[in-house]
Order: sequence, then C-alpha cells, then structure tokens
Amino acid sequence: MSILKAIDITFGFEHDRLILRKCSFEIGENEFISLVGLSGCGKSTVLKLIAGLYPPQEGRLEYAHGAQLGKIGFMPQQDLLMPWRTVLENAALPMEIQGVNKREAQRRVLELLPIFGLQGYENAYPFELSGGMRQRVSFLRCVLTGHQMLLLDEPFGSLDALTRREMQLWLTETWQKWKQSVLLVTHDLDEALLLSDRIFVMTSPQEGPYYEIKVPFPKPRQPSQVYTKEWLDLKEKMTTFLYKKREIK
Ligand SMILES: Nc1ncnc2c1ncn2[C@@H]1O[C@H](COP(=O)(O)OP(=O)(O)OP(=O)(O)O)[C@@H](O)[C@H]1O
Repeated sequence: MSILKAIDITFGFEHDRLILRKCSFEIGENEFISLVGLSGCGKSTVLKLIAGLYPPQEGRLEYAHGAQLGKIGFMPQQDLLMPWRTVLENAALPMEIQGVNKREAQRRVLELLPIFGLQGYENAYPFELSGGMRQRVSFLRCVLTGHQMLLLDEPFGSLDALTRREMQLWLTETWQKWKQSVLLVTHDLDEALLLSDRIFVMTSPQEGPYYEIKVPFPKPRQPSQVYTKEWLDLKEKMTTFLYKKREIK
C-alpha cells in the first residue's frame, strides 16, 4: 500500500525554468527511499513540496490516512536546534506545537533517548553535544512528529566520514523499529545503497517518472559490501545515468 502518491507534478521557481515536469512517483508503507541527483537538481524542493511548504503548479499529491500534512516529520539539512533550549526541550517542542501537552511530550522524548544514544543528555544544551549527537536529537524530533513518513534532507551531510558511517549504520538498525516510510535526500551513493529499498535518481529538470533502482541486497547491509562487484555495478549504473543526462542537456 502506498503512503504517498505524486501524480504528474509540475513545479519551478521561475516560469521558464521548471524543476519537475509531470513527475510521478509513489512511496510505499514502511519503505525507505533515497533521492539522489546532482547539486541543484531539485531534491530539497521535492521534500518541501511533499511537506507542503510549496504547492505544486500542476498535478497533485495524495497522502494516505495518517500521513497528512502537518504529520510528516521533516529533518532539514541544518539541525535547527535552538541553542537556548536543552535536548529535552528541543526534542519536545514540535509535539507541543502539534498540541501534545508539555509533560506528555517530554515523557515521550525521555522514553526514546536511550535508543538515540542520548541517555543522560536530556538537560544538555546543543553546544555541549557532538555533531552526530545534534543530528540524533534532530532525528528524534523528526521521528516523534512524523507519524507515518519522515523526510530527511542530507541528515549526515555535515558530519565527517567516520561519524557519518556510524550514523548510517545506527539508522539502519534504528529505522527497523519505527516502521515509518522514509524519503532521504543524499549525495552519497553508498549511503543510498546501504539504507534504501529503492533509489530515485533525479535529473535536472526531472521529466516524467524518476529513474529507479531497486536495491537487491538483504538488510541490514554491511559497509564491507561497498567493495563487491554487484554494489559497484549499481553505483556505476546511477553515475552513468546522471552524467549522460547532463551531457544531453
Ligand atoms: N526559494 C527559492 N527561490 C528560487 N529558487 C530556488 C529556491 N530554492 C531553490 N531554488 C533553486 O531551485 C533549484 C533546486 O534547488 P534545490 O535546493 O531543490 O536543489 P538540490 O538538488 O536539493 O541541491 P543541493 O544538492 O545542492 O542541496 C536550484 O537551482 C536552486 O537555486
């Protein structure tokens, strides 16, 4: 069953320069999808359309029950934690805005802190945390507000390579517990292959449906797999598609 259907979406910031033209895709229940593409092709814009920050110029987005606007977790590129609020207050705030009372919101945060590797840090301020920990607070906040769907915009983009790999592995394990659908924007093809059920490869402008790769490796995947021939073949397929399209333009 699908949680979201995008049907013939057309969108551009300038009238003569479209980012999406009659673009369609579906996201299934409990599905993990990555969106990859060259810088500036419109990946963040797709997330913002789904989150309802921009209306499509043509076409429509159909949300399954429970995944309506306002109930989708959105994690932007920057963690956007408020420096004057503690971990507990930062993580609980969006739930409070959704109408959950403060005590209950904080109870839900406290319950999840250990899973997010943040136990004992509830009263810490963002400046006292490492980059990976700040991203986990941001991710925790997103999980608590996204009832059925999470939109993650390069969540690990600002982290060093080792922390990034650690966070990817942590996410593969943690995500199995949530059963929320995820649309992850990333530049990192290994990250996409490590985490996803399907990968949408986006060109600029995106015409029609995305070029799609179904990732055939069973989960959870291991970082050592990135050196296997099957893995490298899939990466090459995506790279060839991205750059060929660019030459044609
Ligand atoms: N608010 C805006 N107003 C006008 N143009 C915009 C706006 N936001 C984005 N754009 C333009 O739309 C295009 C797509 O931007 P978007 O941020 O979606 O790309 P992206 O694929 O996410 O890029 P990156 O990988 O570099 O983050 C870019 O050319 C960008 O300059």
